[in-house]
Amino acid sequence: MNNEAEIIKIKDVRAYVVKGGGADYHDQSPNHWILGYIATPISIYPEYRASRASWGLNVLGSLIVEVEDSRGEVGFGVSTGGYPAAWIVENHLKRFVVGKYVGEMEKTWDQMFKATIFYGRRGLVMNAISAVDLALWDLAGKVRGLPVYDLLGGPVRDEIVFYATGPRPDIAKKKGFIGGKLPLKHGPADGIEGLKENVRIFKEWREQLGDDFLLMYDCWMSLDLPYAMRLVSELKPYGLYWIEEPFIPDDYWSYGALAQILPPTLLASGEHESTLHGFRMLLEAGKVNVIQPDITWVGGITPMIKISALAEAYGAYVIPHGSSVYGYHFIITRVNSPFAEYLVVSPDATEIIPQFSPLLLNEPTPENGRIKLSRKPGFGVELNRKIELVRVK
Ligand SMILES: C[C@H](O)[C@H](O)[C@@H](O)[C@@H](O)C(=O)O
Ligand SMILES: [Mg+2]
Repeated sequence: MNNEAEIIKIKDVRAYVVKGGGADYHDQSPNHWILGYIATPISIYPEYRASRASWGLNVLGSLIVEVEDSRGEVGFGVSTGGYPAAWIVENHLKRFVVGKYVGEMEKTWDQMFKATIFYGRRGLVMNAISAVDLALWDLAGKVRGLPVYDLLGGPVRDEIVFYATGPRPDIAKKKGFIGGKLPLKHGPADGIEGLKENVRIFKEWREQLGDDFLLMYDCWMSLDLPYAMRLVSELKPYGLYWIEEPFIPDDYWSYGALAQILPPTLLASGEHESTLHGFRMLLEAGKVNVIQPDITWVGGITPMIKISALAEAYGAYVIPHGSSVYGYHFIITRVNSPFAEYLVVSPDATEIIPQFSPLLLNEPTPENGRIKLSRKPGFGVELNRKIELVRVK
């Protein structure tokens, strides 16, 4: 080891929880559009149909992990997962990080993953691993004085272009986005009337926005195969660019069956998927064309390198879900990630504000539908210390 950066060791790991938006962008007040009438798997129960807050989509809160090296330099990463994920970081994952040298991400990730398989692989545990991994990449960039995208091989394009997710694609178009993804309102329990209404909404937006604007539907795991087949057939004449996450993540076979009737509409999924093997299933059995790992949920940057290479071999795009700066630093380095998602997090979807607002300072936000990344070290953002970070032990 002849490089000073390689012998700097990590001396501490700290986990915090924040409520009220941030990495857990579903943690909003109940009148926010993202918690409104949107189809979900639990919409089959009428009492949980009108509001996603009613069944607890906003309960978790954001997780923040700081890693500090022996010279006092601090890197941080974020995820959802709130208190239970913070507990896992403090009481289980920390031991695999303290004492490692700065830059030892692959080994640390492998140890964290293998030590948690007996209760992990997905969900909260992957949230916890993600925040630690992102903190380690942030620290490695800061110690070397480089943006994370340089650690990943450097940019393949000068700027990132975006589509916007939310109920106001008209505003997205005016603000320079290349497309808009609508949340699907009705699921199978709303019957044929609901299906017709889904089609009417899409058709009206297509007529208003013109043919060259990408328009997608996000089904958030809420459909069954017959409904999805009918919905897609009815929407194809209106230029449905992709249909997203029609089924629950484990139902790779319904994905594969739907894929048979889709072209030229693309099949997108993966925001609730994790592990290299999970994505292999989605690509191989599910025949998905666009995979959407969330970098703050899938385990951070370290597994993304393998997942993205796998997708490239299947001819699939990698358009990460949400992910803010963590997505931007990754996307700019990959040929098969031609654009990015921006999730509209202003309450009525009319304003373009930072995706993880109010958690980060200097979080880049699309202007004219684009972002050019700075050369600040690490992920180039700081924690907003004006909001209350609750330390968990
Ligand atoms: C709007 C969607 O229902 C989700 O809330 C969002 O997280 C998502 O699935 C997305 O793709 O952005
Ligand atoms: Mg989605």
